[in-house]
Amino acid sequence: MDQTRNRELLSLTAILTTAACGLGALVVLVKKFSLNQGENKIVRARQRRAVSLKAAEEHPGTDAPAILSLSLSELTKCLRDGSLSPEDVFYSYMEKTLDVNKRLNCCTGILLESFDQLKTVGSSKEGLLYGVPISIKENIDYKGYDSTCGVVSRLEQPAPVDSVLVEVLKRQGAIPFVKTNIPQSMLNYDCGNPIYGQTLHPRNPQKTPGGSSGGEGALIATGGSLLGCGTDIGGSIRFPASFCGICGFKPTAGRLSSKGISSISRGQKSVLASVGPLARDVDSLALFMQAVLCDHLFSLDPTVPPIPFNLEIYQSSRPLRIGYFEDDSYQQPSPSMIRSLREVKALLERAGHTVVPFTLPRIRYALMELTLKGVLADGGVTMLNSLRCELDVLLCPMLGPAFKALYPGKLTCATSYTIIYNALNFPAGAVPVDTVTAEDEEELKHYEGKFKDFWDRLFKEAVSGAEGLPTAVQCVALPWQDELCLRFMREVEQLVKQNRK
Ligand SMILES: CCCCCC/C=C\CCCCCCCC(=O)NCCO
Repeated sequence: MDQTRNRELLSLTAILTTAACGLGALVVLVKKFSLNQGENKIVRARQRRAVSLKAAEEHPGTDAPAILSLSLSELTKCLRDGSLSPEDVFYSYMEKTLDVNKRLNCCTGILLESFDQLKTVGSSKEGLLYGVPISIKENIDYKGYDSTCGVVSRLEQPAPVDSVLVEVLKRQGAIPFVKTNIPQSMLNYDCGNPIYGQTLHPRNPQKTPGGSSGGEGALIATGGSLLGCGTDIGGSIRFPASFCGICGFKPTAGRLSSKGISSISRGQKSVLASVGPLARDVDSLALFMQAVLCDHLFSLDPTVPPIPFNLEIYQSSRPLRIGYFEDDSYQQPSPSMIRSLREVKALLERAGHTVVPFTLPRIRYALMELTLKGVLADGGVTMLNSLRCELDVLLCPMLGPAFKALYPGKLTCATSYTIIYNALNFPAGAVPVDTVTAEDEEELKHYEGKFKDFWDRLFKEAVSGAEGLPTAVQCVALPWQDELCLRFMREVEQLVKQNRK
């Protein structure tokens, strides 16, 4: 009896072992299969990109250097008066983009339909961006192309239609021609992912161009595009602008349509993402806003408040009352961040503005409890009330200079200077000021940080070795005062330029 039971037990064990082994083998097989599937998808995505880059090489020659040197406002004038054709402009930028991409790996694919749009763009002659080639971040839907957010599982799900923004840009005569690279998931301010690889900083391959709109930063800073479109939930428009030395504007969330713009996380109700422009100068950012804030946008997306761009506010030269702080009491700024800020403060005072010291109220609580946990429990009322102190705008430090590649993913704490304005939903933009000097680098050697901990040491490492790389400041306004924020940015830009002459 005992023997039988033993035998039964043994055979049951054998059956269970066989089943377990079989199951194990099946799991390994399924895992291998899905891994292979992922790898195959990456191979196919890279092939699609290579094919699009190759196909775009076929085009007539142009007087590229002359065209590429024009600012957006000069270019739109030439396109409107017919002294330049959309073809000349398009091919010049296409050639430059293909060239820059070989060096920096900033593009995820050429939008080949742009060649077809070029043939019919004459019908949008009245558009504010008639004939202007425009680059778009990878997560912005363009019919027929993936918006992966840098994540393999989202490959091979092409957008069924254009995002509202792309549709409006096309109606205004702009020609979206290239999608640009991002970090995996986009919740990072580096610029690499397993599908398309790492984008390099235009001036230093050891550094990141920033992110998540990093492909835009690298492409625009090197002249491959003169206007681009990014997204920002913690600084993703402002970081690449600051790291690459261009301008970037994060509008009030909700001012522009986010229909057809992909994000990796859903249901974010407290810290809101914004879509907005990056460009070489502030006037280009303003033209983008003016172009897209039109009836066509308001009818395609009725959730967007129908408020057209207010040119009067943008062009006003009324003296401003500017709040100013050097340090957010959370992350000690790098020496070049403070130096740039002080320079701009002095220029603004000399230009007749009133600059008053301002302290961000309860910043640690706001960052840790409200921003990190993603819930502005009081709807931001406390913060907003503290900021209602008769100020027009705020002048703040902008994170920089460019971090060493792969450091941003380890330094979420350094987003404090930007993410706070996402949590508050204030419009904010980055404006280039200067470049890092040998003295800044020398001063950095004595940087200890607020907490003198591992993160402070990492920050010091991240920003070191940046002599000659761009520095920037951040300009901020209250919610929905996007035009005022841009006006302030333009003033800073002009004062800095005049000062350099
Ligand atoms: C210092 C306070 C930390 C706040 C908590 C931050 C939680 C997550 C932050 C992720 C890092 C954000 C980097 C920028 C990401 C971005 O703007 N992406 C754009 C997506 O459209």
